[in-house]
Amino acid sequence: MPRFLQGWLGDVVRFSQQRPEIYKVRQRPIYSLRQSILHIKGHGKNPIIAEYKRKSPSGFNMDRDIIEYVKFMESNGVAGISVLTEEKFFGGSYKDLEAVTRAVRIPVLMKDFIVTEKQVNSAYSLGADVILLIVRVLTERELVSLYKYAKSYHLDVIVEVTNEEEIEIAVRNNFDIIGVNSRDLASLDLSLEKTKRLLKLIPSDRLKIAESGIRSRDDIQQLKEAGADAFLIGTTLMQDPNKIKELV
Ligand SMILES: O=C(O)c1ccccc1NCC(=O)[C@H](O)[C@H](O)COP(=O)(O)O
Repeated sequence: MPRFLQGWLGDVVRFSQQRPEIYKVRQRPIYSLRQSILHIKGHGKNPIIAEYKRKSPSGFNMDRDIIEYVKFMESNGVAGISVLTEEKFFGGSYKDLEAVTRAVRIPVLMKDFIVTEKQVNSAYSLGADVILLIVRVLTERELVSLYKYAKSYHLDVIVEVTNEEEIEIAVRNNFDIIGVNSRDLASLDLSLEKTKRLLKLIPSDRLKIAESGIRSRDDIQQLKEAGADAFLIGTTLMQDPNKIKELV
């Protein structure tokens, strides 16, 4: 059983536990997010993961052609694409994920609240290359088990943290890609300052991704100075896709 959670987080976990599994033969190779980030970084560019999201609990709501958006991001040199697949609160779907994995040849993250192996099976079958595991919603035992399960498919795993205690869990279990989310999942408060402080606590042998609330090249520069290797950006790019040209 995942951690006991109240409010919308409790609902999202219960809903995720009931998500039906997708049985399909995977149609594409696995594209490594780790390699993509290191390659782009090595060329002096900013590794950006461009997110497609339709709506969110903090009031975001946008209808944009998904294929046009992800192909545009791919042609502008992003390190990967993130697709929200959670249905109830984010209006996402497995259909969106499959459409994206068929359209691009760069790493694709299935961004969801993963609490079961069935969801990992679906991610793999639908062509995702990366999954997200959120420390806030899983017990340490579940986290380790799902991490190993995803790795058995050779998927990359971003382990998401929002505070010092969660960083300790991620570090002591040797998780290799750690995402620091600037948005508190319960209060929905955003703080890049907190993320800068937390990034500095993560050892430099881990790949560090700064997530949420990134609006400008200056934000990226500050997060980079705090140790971030890559940047997950949704709202800013959904509102103005052309902005990617000044952010990469
Ligand atoms: O986007 C939200 O409002 C949100 C609320 C609660 C939990 C998660 C949420 N979003 C998922 C994400 O992690 C972000 O979509 C992603 O990091 C991009 O953030 P942003 O650039 O601020 O859209």
